[in-house]
Amino acid sequence: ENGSAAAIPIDPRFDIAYVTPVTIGTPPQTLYLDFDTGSSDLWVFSSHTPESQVRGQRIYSPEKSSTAKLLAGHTWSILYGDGSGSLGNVYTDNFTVGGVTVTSQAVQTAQQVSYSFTSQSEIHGLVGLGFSTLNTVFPNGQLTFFDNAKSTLDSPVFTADLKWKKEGTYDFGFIDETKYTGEITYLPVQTDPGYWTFTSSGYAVGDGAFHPASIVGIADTGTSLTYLPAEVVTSYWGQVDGAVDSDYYGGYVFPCSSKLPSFTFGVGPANITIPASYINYAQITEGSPVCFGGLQSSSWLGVNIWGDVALKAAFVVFNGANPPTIGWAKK
Ligand SMILES: Cc1c(C=O)c(-c2nnc3c4c(C[n+]5cc6c(C)n(C)c(C)c6c(Cl)n5)n(C)c(C)c4cnn23)c(C)n1C
Repeated sequence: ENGSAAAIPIDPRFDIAYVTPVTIGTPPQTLYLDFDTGSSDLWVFSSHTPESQVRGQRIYSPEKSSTAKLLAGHTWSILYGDGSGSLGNVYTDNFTVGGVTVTSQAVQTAQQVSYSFTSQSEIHGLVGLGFSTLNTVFPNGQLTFFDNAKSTLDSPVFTADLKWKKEGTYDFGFIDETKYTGEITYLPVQTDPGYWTFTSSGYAVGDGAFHPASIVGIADTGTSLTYLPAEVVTSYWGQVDGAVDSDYYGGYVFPCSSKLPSFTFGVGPANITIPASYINYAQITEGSPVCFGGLQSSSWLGVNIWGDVALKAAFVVFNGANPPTIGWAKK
């Protein structure tokens, strides 16, 4: 059974994150979750989350679901790249997104969430779409929704069609030809340690020359920006008057009035161009003449991350066949 679900920006002003409606349990409880190819835990705000840590989020109450079963003796604890985190217990229950149902999905209920989750009322939890090897449940790791659903899908794939300041879609089990132009270029995926890791073939700034390079990075729908090697981002921001890599603001900032070039990255023999508008990420604060860049340096991260700023410029196929591959197309 294939499916399709909306990827809704949580903030109309700039693309912080995207949430997707799901239902859990019997009778179905609807929550809006952040689908994240950069992690592999499915966790939700729940009736186990202290009230002091819940601020407007919808919660999953397993005690109100006739199909919920406690996974006794199992716990989880996860830390994300921005320092946020959560931990708790585990139930199995019916989980449906876009018409695709998994009847015994591990649903990780939060007993603790960090303040950045408490402060973001539109995100009621995450659905990890990375490889199940990254799942943090102890003592037995659990399978992701995609790994559980795969065998019921026409094809073991899901696609991401994220959009700039607009609602996009995640499709499960099929590739919608109307969502892209030209051909899809498939690249090999390195599944160790569990991210959708691929190698980009280089980059160009604006209409400048293409620089062949091997940039190993992860495709991460859960990360807002895009983090690339220092020589790449220095070459990009060097083309922008007044752009500086600011310790104070924690990254490249530039005068909001500056004209930005586009950024092109290679995918095999093809390429994807990120429009300049996507890289003008946001004003530092409402009304500020200082803007924060959507392309930042990965030098202190140890990994290159193709986050939403890059992903929303493409139609991306996450192919869970054996071996897995990742497909990129213009749109
Ligand atoms: C190595 C890494 C990341 C790896 O992933 C990363 C990052 N980038 N966006 C997100 C994340 C998001 C998306 N996200 C980004 C947000 C930003 C930029 N702002 C201002 C707010 C309020 C955000 C919210 Cl609520 N949510 N979420 C929901 C989670 C759990 C994230 C974890 N990390 N993360 C950063 C900032 N860094 C350095």
